[in-house]
Amino acid sequence: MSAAPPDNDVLWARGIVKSHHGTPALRGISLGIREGEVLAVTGPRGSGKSTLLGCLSALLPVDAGEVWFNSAPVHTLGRAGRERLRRDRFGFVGSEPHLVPELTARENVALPLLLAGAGNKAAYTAADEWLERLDVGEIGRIRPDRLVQSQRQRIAVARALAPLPPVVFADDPTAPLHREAADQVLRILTSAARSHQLTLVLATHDPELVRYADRSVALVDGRLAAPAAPVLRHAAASAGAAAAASAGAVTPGAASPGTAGASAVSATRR
Ligand SMILES: Nc1ncnc2c1ncn2[C@@H]1O[C@H](COP(=O)(O)OP(=O)(O)OP(=O)(O)O)[C@@H](O)[C@H]1O
Repeated sequence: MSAAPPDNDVLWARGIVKSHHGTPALRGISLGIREGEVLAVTGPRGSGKSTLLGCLSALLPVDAGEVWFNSAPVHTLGRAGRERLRRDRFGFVGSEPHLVPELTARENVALPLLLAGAGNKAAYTAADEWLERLDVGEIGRIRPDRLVQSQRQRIAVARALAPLPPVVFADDPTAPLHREAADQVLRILTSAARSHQLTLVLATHDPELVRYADRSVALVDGRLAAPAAPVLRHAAASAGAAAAASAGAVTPGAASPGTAGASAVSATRR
């Protein structure tokens, strides 16, 4: 096929089809996401939200259809090209934090910056700033196993935002959080995205969280159920984290950065 994607769409998909071991998960999804947009992808469990984020974020190859990022094809990339794209351009927050257990909170947040070549001082300063913004500044020197779930999830959000990737994918990032913590984390995530012109693709099965997005699309059984509808921005979204600092390129469902990451940090640990 086909026509080139519109210039102002940072991500553009056309006719994506994807199955998992013969089970259809996406049955022809076409979608454009504008630069700096906060898009919510909603739908019941099993409707295909994670699979869609996986295809858009180059974690999963599509079976058919096209995915473009910044007017460059993603669907034609091999595994190495997709990994490079995810590492260099995308941040990810999942419903599980996938932190490196051997590292402290600040080391986990600094890790993607260090791996991308940032100096120690810049990486740890950014890590401390992001933990502060997420209201967990005091846990910087504590390891994940001594923290509660909501603290661990905030570390994961800080890690995703710290390198300021052009696109952040958040797959049910508030699933482990109670309502108040979920609202706070989403306010920070969306206001940080807006203040840094990051594009945020947020999958959620919680219709209440759609209010944090600029627009939402609904999935039902692997298809788009309704045309994208504008939604009101949450009033508090523009308050909160008018943050500054960096981003995280940890991929969905991927193992934590693991021992390579741990040794990268321990080599630079201060
Ligand atoms: N690794 C897998 N192996 C087999 N089937 C899978 C796999 N991952 C997803 N599926 C199936 O694909 C369909 C879409 O799943 P997906 O996880 O994308 O939906 P979802 O909307 O994100 O669900 P949830 O809200 O529960 O995360 C479902 O039928 C699911 O059972």
